[in-house]
Amino acid sequence: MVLYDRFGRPVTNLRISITRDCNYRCFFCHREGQHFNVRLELTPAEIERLVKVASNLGIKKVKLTGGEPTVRDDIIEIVRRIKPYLRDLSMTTNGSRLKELAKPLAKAGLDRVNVSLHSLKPDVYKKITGVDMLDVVLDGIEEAVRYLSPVKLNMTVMKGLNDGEIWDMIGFAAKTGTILQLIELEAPREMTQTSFFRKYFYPLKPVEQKLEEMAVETRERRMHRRKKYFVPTEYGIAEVEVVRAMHNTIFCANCTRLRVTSDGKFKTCLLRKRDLIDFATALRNNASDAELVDLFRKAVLMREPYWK
Ligand SMILES: Nc1nc2c(ncn2[C@@H]2O[C@H](COP(=O)(O)OP(=O)(O)OP(=O)(O)O)[C@@H](O)[C@H]2O)c(=O)[nH]1
Ligand SMILES: C[S@@+](CC[C@H](N)C(=O)[O-])C[C@H]1O[C@@H](n2cnc3c(N)ncnc32)[C@H](O)[C@@H]1O
Ligand code: SF4
Ligand code: SF4
Repeated sequence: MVLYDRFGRPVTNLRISITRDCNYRCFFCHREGQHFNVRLELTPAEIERLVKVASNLGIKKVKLTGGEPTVRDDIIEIVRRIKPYLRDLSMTTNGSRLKELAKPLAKAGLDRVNVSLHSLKPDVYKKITGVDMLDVVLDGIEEAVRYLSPVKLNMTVMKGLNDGEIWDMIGFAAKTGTILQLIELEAPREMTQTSFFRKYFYPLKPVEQKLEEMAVETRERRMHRRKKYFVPTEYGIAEVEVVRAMHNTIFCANCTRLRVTSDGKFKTCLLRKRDLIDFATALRNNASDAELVDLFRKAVLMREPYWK
C-alpha cells in the first residue's frame, strides 16, 4: 500500500538525515533544510522502527544523509539494521571516511553511494568545502567503486568556482566508472535575491542543452523526471544526470520522497519551513505501529510541491 499526497504524488522513498553534525564547512550547504541545532539524534533502534513501519507503507528505498552520515560512530549498525526492510539503501557522503568505510558499509548492506566531489583542484576543493581533503576523498571514491555500485559523484556547480570544471568532471566520471550528478545551486525563494545566491548561482539549463546535443542516449528517471545523458568522452561513455530544482515545476510535481530530520521529525520538503511533524516523541512514549502510521499519513497529507 503506497500513500499518495493531495497532489497525486506517491511517496515511495525516505530521505533520512541521521545527524546534523559535519566535519566539513561547505559555505553553500542547505543542511537538508534543517536550520536548527538539535541535541538528540535518533538511535539505531529508533531508525529501524521508523523504517520498519515505513516499509509496510510501501517504502522500499531509503537515502541516508546528514550533515555527514559517516561521522556517526554507529553508522554500520544503522545500515545493518535497516537494510532487511529495503530494496535500495543508499547514502550521500562527503567521502572523507569512505576509504575505511566502503567495504564494511557494503558488507552491512549499503547498496550504493553518492559522493560529493565539487572540484578536482585541491585549492578550489578547499575553498568550497573549508577542508583540505581532496586526496582522501579521491582514495575513498576508488575504494567505493570496488565495493558499491553505482557510485555517483555529486558536483554542485557554482559560478566562478567550479563551473569551468564540468567537462573535466564528466571525463573523470567516465574514467572512474562513476555516474556524475551535476547539481544546480538551490535555496528557498526568499534567498534568491541575496548577494550569496546571485554571486554563485550558475544555471544548468544551457549545460543540459549541450548534453542533449552530444548524448548518444537519453533516459528519464521517474523521481523528479530528471534526465540522464550518456555522452562520449575520451575515456568512453559518461553517464551524467542533471539535478535542477530551482523554479522547476516538473521536478516538484514528480517528487516522491518524504524527509526525516536527525531529531525525529517528518519534513515534507527541502525548501519549506514550518513543515515538520514530530514522531520521535511518540516513538519514545511507546507508540503503537498504528499511531506511527497516523503521523506518517499526516506528514504525507501535508506535502505540497514547492514550485508550482
Ligand atoms: N529541492 C530538492 N532538491 C533535491 C531533491 N533531491 C535531491 N536534491 C538536490 O540534489 C542533491 C543531491 O542529492 P543526493 O543526496 O545525491 O540524492 P539524489 O540524487 O536525490 O538521489 P539518488 O540519485 O537516488 O541517489 C541534494 O542534496 C539536493 O541539493 C529534492 O527532492 N528536492
Ligand atoms: C547536504 S549534503 C549531506 C551529505 C554529505 N554531507 C555530502 O556533502 O554529500 C547533500 C548534498 O547536498 C548538496 N548541497 C548542499 N547544499 C546545496 C545547495 N545549496 N544547493 C545544491 N546542492 C547542495 C551537497 O553538495 C551534497 O551533494
Ligand atoms: S559536507 Fe555535506 S553536510 Fe557537510 S557542510 Fe558540506 S554539504 Fe553540508
Ligand atoms: S517539493 Fe520540490 S523542492 Fe520540495 S522536496 Fe520535493 S522536489 Fe524538492
